[in-house]
Amino acid sequence: MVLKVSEVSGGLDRYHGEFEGTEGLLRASFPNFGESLVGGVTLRAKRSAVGAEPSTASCGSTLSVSSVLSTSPSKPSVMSSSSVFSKPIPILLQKKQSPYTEKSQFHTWIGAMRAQSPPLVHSQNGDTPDAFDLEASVYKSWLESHPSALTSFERVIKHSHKKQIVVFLDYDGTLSPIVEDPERAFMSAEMRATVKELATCFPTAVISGRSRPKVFEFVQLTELYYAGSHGMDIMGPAKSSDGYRVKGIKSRDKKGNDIVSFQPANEYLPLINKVYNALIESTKAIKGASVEHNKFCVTVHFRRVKEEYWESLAERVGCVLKDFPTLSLTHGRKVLEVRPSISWDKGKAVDFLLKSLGYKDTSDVIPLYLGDDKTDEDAFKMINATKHGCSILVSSVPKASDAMLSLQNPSEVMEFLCRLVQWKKWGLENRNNIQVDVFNFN
Ligand SMILES: O=P(O)(O)OC[C@H]1O[C@H](O[C@H]2O[C@H](CO)[C@@H](O)[C@H](O)[C@H]2O)[C@H](O)[C@@H](O)[C@@H]1O
Repeated sequence: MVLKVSEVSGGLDRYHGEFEGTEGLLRASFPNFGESLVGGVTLRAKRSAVGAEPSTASCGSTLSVSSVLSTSPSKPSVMSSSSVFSKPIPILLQKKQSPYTEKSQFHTWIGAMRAQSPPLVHSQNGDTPDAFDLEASVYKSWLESHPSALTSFERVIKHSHKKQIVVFLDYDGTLSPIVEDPERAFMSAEMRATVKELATCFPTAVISGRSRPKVFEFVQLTELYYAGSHGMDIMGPAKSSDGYRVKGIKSRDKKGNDIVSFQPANEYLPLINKVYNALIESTKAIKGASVEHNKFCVTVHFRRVKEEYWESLAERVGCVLKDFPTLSLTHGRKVLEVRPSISWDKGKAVDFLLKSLGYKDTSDVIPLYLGDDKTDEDAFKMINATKHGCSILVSSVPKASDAMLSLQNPSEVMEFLCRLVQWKKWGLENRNNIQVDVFNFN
């Protein structure tokens, strides 16, 4: 089966490409794509409709064949997985109608959630070795645009001479492995010890979708700065000595340090409590569904729900949201998240923390951000906009991402953080005035 795509519009970036494949697994490659693209798209024909992982870094939508119309503009027809096209055809996404009520919207959410947590293909799961090889080769080509931060360590520290490295860490999927039960997403003692040591070398912050107290309960390190609720609940240092006035409420921590707390969505608290209760009520009939109160946002978990009920669960979330026009919906790894419609995200939280640390001029600082999920993309963009920062996606499968580099899983994250600590300690003893970019740690 061959499907050549000459143009995609309607929410997706425009691109050219060619889908090819057999019944089990289809593959798309986009030779004309730039560096930031994943270098391959995997389509799975085994699902009810053929789903595609988003193929471009900036594309938030999922190209799902069931929700795509193939048009000659005058003669639209719905494409099916058995369609065969041998010459380029323009395709157009179905027009979105009222959000939160349209079936296609639920498919989009579900497709986007799947794309955030694509399954690994293992030959022992019944897939053919060919499928396994194909997956491996797609990952290999993806690595070309998101090289491993371990093998590119030199690139990370290249510009750090006389500059301050600041480390930002996401929690779930970055410091702790993804697990079925969100209450049991513990980080290992080794990871905790590594992060503790890291914080003695560099200012270190955890930026999580969880509520701040919850993420602190997991991490248990007082030496870090924390931003919970996707950055909407920040507790950081207040170093206004350089003249920059940090927003937020100033106070002192137990050690007598000046701290600042900032909660840009404070007035939404009553509404968030209300939507939490409504979501609990409306989703309780769906086996495996759970709702997590993350203080300034609410997470609906799909991970323990059978896929055949995902649409129904998404519909219920959509129904609840109709009554809350000032809240909006985002998606992550098998979760839908309801949050205030304010212009604040993990990227803005990173910027806030850098400023409150006294780095209003980003040329003095090398911010590193490690994260695995959709909401980390805002932080990646922010980091990329700084001159020498480094954005690192944690993923063992190809994903559309703005991150510059990648690490496969929390174990590699730990290895990378250890490497940073070693490099810092080695440097303190030996570096003196030697130019740092001559060292290669690989
Ligand atoms: O920003 P993060 O720290 O990555 O938080 C994002 C969400 O993480 C958690 O959910 C994810 O991890 C769970 C435990 O491994 C997993 O069961 C779930 O499927 C993942 O999406 C957390 O429970 C959410 O509240 C956070 O928003």
